[in-house]
Amino acid sequence: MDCKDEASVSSSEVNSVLDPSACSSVTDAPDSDAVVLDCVNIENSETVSLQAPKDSSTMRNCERGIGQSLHKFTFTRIFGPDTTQPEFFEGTIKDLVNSFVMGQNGLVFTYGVTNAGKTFTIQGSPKDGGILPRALDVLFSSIQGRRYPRMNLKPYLGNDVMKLDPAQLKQEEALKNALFSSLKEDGLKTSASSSNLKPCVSPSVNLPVSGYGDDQNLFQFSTWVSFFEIYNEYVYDLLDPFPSKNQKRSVLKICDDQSGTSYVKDLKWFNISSTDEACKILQIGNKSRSLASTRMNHQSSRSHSIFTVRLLKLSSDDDPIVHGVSEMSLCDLAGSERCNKTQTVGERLKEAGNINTSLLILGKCIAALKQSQNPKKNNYVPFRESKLTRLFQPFFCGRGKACMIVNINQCASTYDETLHVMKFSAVAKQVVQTIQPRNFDFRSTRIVGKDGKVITEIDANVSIEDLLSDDEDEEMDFSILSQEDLLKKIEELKEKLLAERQSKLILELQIRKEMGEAMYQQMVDLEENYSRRFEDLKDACEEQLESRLDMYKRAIKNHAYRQATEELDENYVSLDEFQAEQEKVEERDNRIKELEMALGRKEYSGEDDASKELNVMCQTLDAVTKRCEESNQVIANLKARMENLKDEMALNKEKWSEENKMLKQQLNLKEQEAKGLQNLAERAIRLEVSVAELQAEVDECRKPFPPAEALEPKPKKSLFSNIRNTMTGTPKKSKSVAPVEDSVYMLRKKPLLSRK
Ligand SMILES: Nc1ncnc2c1ncn2[C@@H]1O[C@H](COP(=O)(O)OP(=O)(O)OP(=O)(O)O)[C@@H](O)[C@H]1O
Repeated sequence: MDCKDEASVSSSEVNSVLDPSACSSVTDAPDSDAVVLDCVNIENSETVSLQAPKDSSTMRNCERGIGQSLHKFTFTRIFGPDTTQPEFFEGTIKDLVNSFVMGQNGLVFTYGVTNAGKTFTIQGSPKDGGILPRALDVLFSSIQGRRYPRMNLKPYLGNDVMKLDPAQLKQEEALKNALFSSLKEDGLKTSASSSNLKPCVSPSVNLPVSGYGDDQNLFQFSTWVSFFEIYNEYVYDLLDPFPSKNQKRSVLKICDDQSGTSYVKDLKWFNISSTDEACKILQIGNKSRSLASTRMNHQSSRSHSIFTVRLLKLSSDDDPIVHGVSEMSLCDLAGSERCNKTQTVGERLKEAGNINTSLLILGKCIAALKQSQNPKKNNYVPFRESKLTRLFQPFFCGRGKACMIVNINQCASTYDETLHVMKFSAVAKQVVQTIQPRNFDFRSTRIVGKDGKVITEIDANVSIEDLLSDDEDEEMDFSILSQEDLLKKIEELKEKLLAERQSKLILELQIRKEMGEAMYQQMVDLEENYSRRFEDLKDACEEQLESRLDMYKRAIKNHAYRQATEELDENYVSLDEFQAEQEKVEERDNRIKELEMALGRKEYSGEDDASKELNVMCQTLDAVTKRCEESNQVIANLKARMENLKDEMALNKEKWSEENKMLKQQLNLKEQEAKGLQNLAERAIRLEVSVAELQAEVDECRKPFPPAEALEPKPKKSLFSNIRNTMTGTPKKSKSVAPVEDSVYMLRKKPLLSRK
């Protein structure tokens, strides 16, 4: 622990100290199958790393991709397994003890899995005391010579002091004697008396040197201790005489005083004058503590035990007045454990459940305190959900310093719990209280008399009436009120209860409605979301299936096609080939028949002749086979040639058909041309005829009229008439004369026709 100098730090904080002491040095631990592995590595005085062992659930989660296998944590200070008790005390709570002596409140609690060494850290062994006997040693060394010798001023309620009358004083002394005599009866030895402790108080911390200014000699101190446990969420006084078999231990209540400070009502306080006496009381209390043998620890603390020291600061008069009360509590928390791992059943299971619940609430409070440092967040801290946190509340809310000691062991078998503890403490370390811790002046201490009525009150503003009007003090100690006040209070409370119930009912209804609506909305959203996802998934599947189906179809088609072509290639034989082959086979059969017949004829001749004949036959057969092969070869060649020829033919056929087409076209053209020419020729003939007629007419006109016979003209044979004769076979006389205009037109057209 690094108990920081609070003068220089404007806030108190939960100091965390790591003490991985237990497992490596445990020799009598019942968990004999625990394996010490190198899963805890102290990197330096503030950092420790945890490597998840193979079989831990952290490692299994890590392999599934959840979380990490290596975790690092920082603490105010880390102590290794070789640390001695004095070193640990010096390095941790010594400063807190000094502050306590000077009037500040302090809380130290040890946290860790079962069997991690929490009790050992606080109490130590008979020969080597833990932090508690050492703290008391520092206290008594500090107030040496200024101890108030009487015990008539006794702690009362949360912060007050009761002045005992002589009868009460006698009773007090008797109680103390009875307590110590019970120790003698049991023959118990003190576990860690001051005589066993090595000196741990340096002269510098003695009270007169610091803290009380120049008037320190004017004060004297009275020291009181109490020891109680919280077992299954019940508070028991460990200094109560242990009841006989049939009797039950009386359960104590936790109440709040007028300042809202929780305290254990009817808790027994014993005045002590030395560390030795304190250690005896510790021993007596331990006897009543709920211990049990578990699989992990044969003396496992099944409860949270709290040893408290109250220091009354008194004036140095004979009839002193109280200047203040400071309190230091050392809490040994029950070990957190996993029930299935520790094979806890029955009563142990119930205890474990309660232990884990209260530790869980402690964790929740610490987490909420951390959150409340952020002003935007809800700062509700569930202190009232467990007895333990109710009692810790003042220390977390500025009534003093809190120091957490985290004990771990290096057993791989408890790795997961150890990791949980480390995570918890990592959160606790971040808690910084903004309320300044106060010393003796924090709240005025009142001295009350036998009946609980105030005798001296330093702060006159606070009275019982104020107490009654304080709505928040619902769990105040009503036993200090008069009967009349009590009745009044009961009536008030009844009314308050009724109103509260009504408002809670309305609130509950409202919350239920809101929750219902929110859940309905959530379900609708979920349904929508799922149906959308379902549709998407369906579409995607369908697409995938279709594409796969297509692929398979194509593959099957290709395969079938390939197979068919292969088969066709293998088995195809043309008709010609087939016929040729058949002829050959027939030929061969005939030949064989002939040979057989020849063989039959030769059978009568001698053996030599037969073998000769056989040889000849064999040769013939060989020759035939050879010929067959050759003919096969020829056939194959022919087949190939035929194929080539077929291809060529197909090509030629195509070519020919093209040419044929072109020729036909040309023929058509020529025919058209011939037709045109024929038309022309016909027209030319007609023209020539008409020219001839005209010529004849002209000639006729030039001559004097001869006798009719003499004037008869001889028919002229021209080129046109020859053509006409050849083409038509008969000369034709045109009777009509074409107009000149028309003939010109035709002549003009001729070149066009000839061009065509
Ligand atoms: N540093 C240490 N050196 C030697 N022995 C130790 C050390 N720490 C613990 N032990 C021994 O280990 C055993 C278990 O320790 P302890 O009872 O203190 O554990 P615990 O954390 O209080 O367990 P639980 O939560 O179950 O009560 C005890 O026998 C104790 O003496």
